[in-house]
Amino acid sequence: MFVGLQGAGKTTTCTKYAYYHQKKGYKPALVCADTFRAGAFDQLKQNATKSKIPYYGSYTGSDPVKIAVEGVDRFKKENCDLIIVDTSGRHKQQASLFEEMRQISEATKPDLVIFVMDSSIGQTAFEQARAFKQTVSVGAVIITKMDGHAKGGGTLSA
Ligand SMILES: Nc1nc2c(ncn2[C@@H]2O[C@H](COP(=O)(O)OP(=O)(O)OP(=O)(O)O)[C@@H](O)[C@H]2O)c(=O)[nH]1
Repeated sequence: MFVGLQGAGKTTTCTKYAYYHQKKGYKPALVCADTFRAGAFDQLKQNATKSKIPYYGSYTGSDPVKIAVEGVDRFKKENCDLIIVDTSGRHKQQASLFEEMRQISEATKPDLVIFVMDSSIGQTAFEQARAFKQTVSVGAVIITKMDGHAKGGGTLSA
C-alpha cells in the first residue's frame, strides 16, 4: 500500500514499482483506491495500460476502502504475486483522510506500507512522516523527484 502527501509521486512510483517487478518475472497488479482526486483512476489506468499491468479501480465508486478490498480480492484470486494499492494524497491536518487511510490499511492488511516522499519537501518532511507512521504501519520510504534539485539530503535526514 502506497501512502503520502498530495503530489508526492505515489501513482507514478506505483507503476514504476510494478513495472520493475514485472521485468523480474513477477505478476504485479495495481489498485486505485484514490477516489478523491479527479483523474486519479485515469492516470493509473494509462500508466498500467502502457506497462501492460492489470489494474482495478472505479469511476463511480466513492468508497476507497470498498474499492481497495475488491481490487485486492480480485487480484488474489488471479494469483498475482504483488498487489499494489495506490491511495489518495493527504496531509496530517486532514483527520478524516487519515482515518480513511487507516481503514484501507485495516481492511486490506498490506504486507508493506510504503511512504512516498517528495524530496523537495526537505526537512519539513519530519512532522508529516511521523504522522503517517503513527496512523499506519509504514515499513518503507521511497523518495521521489531526486532529479529536480538538491534538497533530497534534508529529506533523508528528516
Ligand atoms: N521530476 C520528477 N517528477 C516526478 C517524479 N515522480 C513523480 N513525478 C511527477 O510529479 C507529479 C505528481 O505525481 P503523481 O504520481 O501524480 O503523484 P501522487 O502522489 O499520486 O498525487 P496525488 O494522488 O494527487 O496525491 C506528476 O507530474 C509526476 O509526473 C520524479 O521522480 N521526478
